[in-house]
Amino acid sequence: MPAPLPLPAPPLPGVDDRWALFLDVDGTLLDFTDHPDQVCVDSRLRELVEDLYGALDGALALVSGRSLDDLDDLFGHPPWAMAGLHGLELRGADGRYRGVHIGASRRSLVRDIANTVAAGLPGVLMEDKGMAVALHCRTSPQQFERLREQVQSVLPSLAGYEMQPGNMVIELKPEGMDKGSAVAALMSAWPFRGRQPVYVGDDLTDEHGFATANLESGLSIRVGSREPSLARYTLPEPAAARAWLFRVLHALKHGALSHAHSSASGGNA
Ligand SMILES: O=P(O)(O)OC[C@H]1O[C@H](O[C@H]2O[C@H](CO)[C@@H](O)[C@H](O)[C@H]2O)[C@H](O)[C@@H](O)[C@@H]1O
Repeated sequence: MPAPLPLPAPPLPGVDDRWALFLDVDGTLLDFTDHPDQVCVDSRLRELVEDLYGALDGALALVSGRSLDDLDDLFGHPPWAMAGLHGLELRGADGRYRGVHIGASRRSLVRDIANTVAAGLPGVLMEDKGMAVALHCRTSPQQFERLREQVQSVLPSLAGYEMQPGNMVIELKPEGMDKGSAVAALMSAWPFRGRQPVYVGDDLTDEHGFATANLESGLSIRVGSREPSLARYTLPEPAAARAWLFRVLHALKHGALSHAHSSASGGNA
């Protein structure tokens, strides 16, 4: 098969553009760490997202595999819209919550099964996210295929759940929602409605977000080099994504002049 054509760097918003920005968290805004609890949102990043939120009149959302509680802790209970657990939890720009509900006994069954899988695979870490669980192998990447097989083999005992592979992780989550559906749901309401979706993400789960952005004549931006991807633009790593977002903010605040300058100077950082 021929190698895929290299993707271009994303543009900046022009004066007449009305973007709605959808941002994945791990691997996009944040660099990966060995353990999910080791990440931290520094004040510069927090301010950047806050300023983008203001410059876009509120049309900004985080779209993550983390839970809303986790995102609230990381970002300090922000006012912007957020999709957690790949869209299973959704908090709109008006602060209203919509989410899937899974009862305590089901959650505990999923947790028990995931713990058993992790116990049989040295180096695999179980992250309990409530109605979903993540089985991480970042410190033991050689376990990934065995982990995938093990999770596949327990799926029949978990009706209504599906397997979601990601970057050094296999998740077990309730079926029926993904990041693309979350973006579509947010786009149907104020302040997103009528704007152009711009989705930035790195992982397999973000492919759903890219598909929705592409369908709605938006921009799909892959962070990293994972292939294949539906994304039409790329940025090499989270640092480049953050640098591009600073330039987006500048363009939103200062309009066409900075856009022309940024296009002419090229690069992402
Ligand atoms: O959709 P995202 O915001 O990208 O969240 C996806 C998963 O991110 C976290 O795991 C990933 O980041 C960890 C910290 O860097 C890393 O240790 C792990 O290997 C990555 O898979 C989070 O822990 C998961 O719950 C999210 O689903």
